[in-house]
Amino acid sequence: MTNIAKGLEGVLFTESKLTFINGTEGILTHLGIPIQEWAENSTFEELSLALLNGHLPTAAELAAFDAELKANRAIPEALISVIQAMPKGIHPMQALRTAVSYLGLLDPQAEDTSPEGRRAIATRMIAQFATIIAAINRAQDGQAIVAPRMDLTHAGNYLYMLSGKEPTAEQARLFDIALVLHVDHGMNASTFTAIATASTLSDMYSCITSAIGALKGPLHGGANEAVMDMLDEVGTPDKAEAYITKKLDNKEKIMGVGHRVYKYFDPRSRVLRDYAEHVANKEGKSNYYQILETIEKVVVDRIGAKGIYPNVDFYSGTVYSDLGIKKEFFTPIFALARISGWCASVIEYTRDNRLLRPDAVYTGERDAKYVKLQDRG
Ligand SMILES: CC(=O)SCCNC(=O)CCNC(=O)[C@H](O)C(C)(C)COP(=O)(O)OP(=O)(O)OC[C@H]1O[C@@H](n2cnc3c(N)ncnc32)[C@H](O)[C@@H]1OP(=O)(O)O
Ligand SMILES: O=C([O-])CC(=O)C(=O)O
Repeated sequence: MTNIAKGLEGVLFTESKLTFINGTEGILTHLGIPIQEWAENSTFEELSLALLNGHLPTAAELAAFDAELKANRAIPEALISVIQAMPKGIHPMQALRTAVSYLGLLDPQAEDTSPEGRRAIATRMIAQFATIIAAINRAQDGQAIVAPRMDLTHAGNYLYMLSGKEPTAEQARLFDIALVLHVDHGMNASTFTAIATASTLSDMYSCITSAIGALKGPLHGGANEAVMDMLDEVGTPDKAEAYITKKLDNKEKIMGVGHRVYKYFDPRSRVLRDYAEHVANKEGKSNYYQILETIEKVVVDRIGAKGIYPNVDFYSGTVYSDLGIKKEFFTPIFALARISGWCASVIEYTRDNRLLRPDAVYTGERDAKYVKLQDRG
């Protein structure tokens, strides 16, 4: 019997120095440093640069990268017009996919697939994703687009462009930590998609556009929005246990739990749970956090033995909600962070490129005859 690695589970197709995951113990490291340390000490800008460079940056390297990101925050007027002309009511991930593809049309360097070209485009895209997503949010709400500020951090500037108001230092830092937690995660579906596109020697915009499409699905990045839908459906904490018990009895999937690699708590979900609790405690516990606590308990009791535990998407939405981010934008926010991981992975892979081309076991007919259309029954 031929062995098929359905879902490519456990298949090793490349080497990488960026991210290590031990799914049974719930360990995640970037460049060997635990995710908890990155979350506590670092910033989105620093982790992005560290992954692009493959080492912890010096202060001078980080300052230069920060200045480069700031200098590239603005997006072309032509793209703003496209974002404003998009139909109302579309999903922001559809809008993001189109906007990034369009951005590629406006970049004279778009087709440069040299390592230096890919790197320059990566830096611009990392800077511009925040501006694009904030612009999509404002345009969809019928509001004027807010130009980026150059004196704020990447995270702080995003929140500023969203509301037109400068966030507090605590809000900016909380959002920064959420971004840090989402920057990279090994060979997840969207990174793999970006790499698969890159392996044909296609351009950065094509790689990232295809990655956005992969992240959008509810089994991957789209799960964070689906968790919020579930919380809204549950309504109040007293209904959570019965709701989730019924779903599990009916063998329905619970969003925000389960993972292809983690068979224990996703360490990012532990960091986010602490922040979700912190946020909920500010003005008395929010309903959302209490509902999630109950769902987590029932899931771990009932199906923890199958390796089903909360993943990164489980608690992130409650943190985002508190920052004034609407649930339709939770997955775009994921992309806002993951753009760095996608770019770093594409750059790493294409340094020693090999076309990705797996195979399937053919189970269809053999030696069949072509029957002319008019002779078919
Ligand atoms: C950022 C990210 O992408 S993190 C993941 C985000 N996705 C989600 O939160 C969506 C919900 N989760 C899922 O759909 C899955 O757990 C996935 C797709 C993430 C991973 O799934 P897989 O690795 O394919 O696991 P698989 O489907 O083989 O599940 C193994 C067992 O756990 C069960 N299971 C897996 N996930 C869940 C879930 N979310 N709820 C209930 N049961 C689950 C399966 O039914 C299966 O049970 P069985 O052995 O009795 O048939
Ligand atoms: O690694 C995965 O399969 C999904 C995930 O958690 C991520 O992309 O952050």
